[in-house]
Amino acid sequence: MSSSHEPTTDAQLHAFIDRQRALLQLERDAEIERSSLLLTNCSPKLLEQRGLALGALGTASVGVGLGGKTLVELERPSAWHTDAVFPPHSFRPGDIARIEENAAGSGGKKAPKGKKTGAGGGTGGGEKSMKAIEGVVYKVTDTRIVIALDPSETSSEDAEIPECARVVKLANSVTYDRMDKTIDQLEKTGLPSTRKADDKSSYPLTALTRVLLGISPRSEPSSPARVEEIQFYDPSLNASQKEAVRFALSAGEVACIHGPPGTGKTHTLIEIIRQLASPPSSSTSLTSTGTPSNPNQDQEKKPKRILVCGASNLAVDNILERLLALPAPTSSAAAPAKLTATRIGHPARVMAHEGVLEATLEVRAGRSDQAALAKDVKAELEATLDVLSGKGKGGAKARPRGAERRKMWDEVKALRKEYRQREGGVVRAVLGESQIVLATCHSAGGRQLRNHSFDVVIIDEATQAMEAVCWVPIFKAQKLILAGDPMQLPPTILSTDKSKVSKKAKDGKVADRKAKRRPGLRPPRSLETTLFDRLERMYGPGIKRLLNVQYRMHAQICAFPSATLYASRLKSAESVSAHLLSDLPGTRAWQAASDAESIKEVLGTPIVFFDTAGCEFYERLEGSGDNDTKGGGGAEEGSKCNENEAGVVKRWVERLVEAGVLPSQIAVITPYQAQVTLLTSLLRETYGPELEIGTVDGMQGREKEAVVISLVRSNEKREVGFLKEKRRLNVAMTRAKRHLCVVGDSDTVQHGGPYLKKWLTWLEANADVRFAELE
Ligand SMILES: Nc1ncnc2c1ncn2[C@@H]1O[C@H](COP(=O)(O)OP(=O)(O)OP(=O)(O)O)[C@@H](O)[C@H]1O
Repeated sequence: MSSSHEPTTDAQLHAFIDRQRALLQLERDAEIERSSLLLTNCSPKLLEQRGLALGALGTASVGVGLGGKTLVELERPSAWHTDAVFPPHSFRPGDIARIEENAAGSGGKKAPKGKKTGAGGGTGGGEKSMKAIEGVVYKVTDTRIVIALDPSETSSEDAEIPECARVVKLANSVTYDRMDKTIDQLEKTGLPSTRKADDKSSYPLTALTRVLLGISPRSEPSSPARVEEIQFYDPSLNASQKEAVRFALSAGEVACIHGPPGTGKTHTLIEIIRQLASPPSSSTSLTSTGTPSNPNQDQEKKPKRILVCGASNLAVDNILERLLALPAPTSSAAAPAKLTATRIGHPARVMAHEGVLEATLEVRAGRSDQAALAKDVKAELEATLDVLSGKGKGGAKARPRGAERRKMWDEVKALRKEYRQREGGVVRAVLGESQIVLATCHSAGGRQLRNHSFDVVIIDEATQAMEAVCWVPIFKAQKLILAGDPMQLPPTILSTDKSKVSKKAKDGKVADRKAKRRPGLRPPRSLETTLFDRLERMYGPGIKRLLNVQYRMHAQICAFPSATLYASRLKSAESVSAHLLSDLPGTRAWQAASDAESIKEVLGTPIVFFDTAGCEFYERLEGSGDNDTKGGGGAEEGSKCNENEAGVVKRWVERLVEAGVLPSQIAVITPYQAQVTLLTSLLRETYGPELEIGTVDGMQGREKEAVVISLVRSNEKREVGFLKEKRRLNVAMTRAKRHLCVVGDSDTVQHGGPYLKKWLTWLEANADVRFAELE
């Protein structure tokens, strides 16, 4: 492929936008269908078991959050529960939830019917009908869940929080609404003819948007043209990390950083953020050869305002935590000032670094000088809300009724308006002073960042985000830096699109091939096609830099993924290339009492493969109760499990733990949820929650000293289902640092396509192959 692509035409842009819209609609429908199927078909108890509802909750407090939202904090009161800690559930900040009446504590009576206010309608059946209230999950701890209610939901007197409430998770249409709006904006920006005559908004077609849509070519990189010209904050960065930093700083509109597992992607992003936010001052910016830097670089040396986004709250917090851990600047005049970073939205979990909470917009706004007045209004508002909800003086009995209650609601409305105005000023001031703002891509589109612009937007985990959601922050910036690994799992998509790619799009592809040029802007095949993938296809490998040294895996664990997915460019850092479980201090006592052969067998082998071929360890479909699937793999839908294989996993975990490996250093992973459940029932009691048991997908971005993979599939039809997805296998095989154990049936699994066959062949030649039956 030599020449670059043809500039995008209006017709191509139309096709691209139409396809994005259609795919997003399908996905929205699939999500609503899934959630309403669950809500209408499941009893409240089953919903609780599936983690989609929390029952018998009482109000712990009612407060006021940013935007005058009412924050209802719910807990498990001792009257209805022996344990205040929530059972496992799936509520996360940002989820849409409904609060409805749960008539009878955790005990027997049925819950009353909730009013149909969202997808799926109410749950249960029961006595009196009441209005269910919808809100957004704001914060979740082990014992409390805080729901933010929109002011419109709580401005009338019938919006009472039931004394005994249940919270139910609903389909989240907000995410889709925001993505749809962003695609609309993209259309109006790229295709001015689609704007309505009376639309007075401005839709600037920036150089960045033009490049991302393939309308204009990328501009030439600016300085620094060489790594030597950069003064690195962290001189320990390896050559590929330094080159990625240089590339990102010098790129005109867009740069991609390809970070395979464990290659220090976050490390590299932190350096980029520091360089952008606080370029080493000119007085110290001699190049490493001792010559003064180019005066034309002054523009590049101006501190930049940066929006740092991630596909998930965890990705955002990971970067924030690292930024906060940076050493405080020294007092010398040449040292850069401390960076001000503000986190929008709510941290995903309580972080090791307590500064994470301190950096939230909420806390910063509360601390600012202008906040005092707003605080008074807030206190009054909260006191009034407390009285209305029966939490004030005199408790539930003192709840005002009738005319008095209506009057109080009017007061709430007025106070809320005043609070919003005052607080708007505070938020503007805090954000205006923040040089670095961190948010998920989705929450970058919220009210607080309206009218804010940035020099650079950085999106981490960009290969796990749908393209539409990436555009939310992109519209706010002049330059884009994407980081991710297209060889790991893409965003999770529920819908399957059976429609064929249009003939026009196909013709375009053929024409591109004939002209030996790169493809231009093409409608995506599915929402799994990320912006990162698309840019690489449109602009070729020159749009990215690969981080090529990994700091996680023993060299042997790294060898297969490197050879097959990273063109053998992924190398192992010396510090990890030969590390083994036998180097862990906890295993010393066992080693002292064991013979060399046993030590090698358990702690000295980087890859073990327990082959169950010929053992007749057949899989079964969840809930079928049928342990014998000789006739085939069963229906393609439904989760699979494999009891005999789970037994092999159990015995190996036992041996590792006996040898001194801590349960917290081990993860057991499998592609199938049913196998997770089965393994949990076998292992949880002995090893507790320290031993991690989960799906491959849930393990992306994480690592453990020892990882045991249970492949599950074993059937005479040799069906392997979604196990064959290369990117899922890559995630599975790259989580282990010192020891990887694979348990599976080579007879079945090797028939799952060329990649699985290659892996099995490689395992047979390179791993320590053991036959499961003999163990
Ligand atoms: N230049 C370096 N020298 C030594 N260690 C490094 C270097 N860069 C990264 N590391 C180490 O590699 C590990 C992975 O780094 P980091 O968490 O930044 O990687 P990542 O690529 O973001 O991870 P993931 O695989 O989860 O995406 C960390 O323990 C980090 O300390």
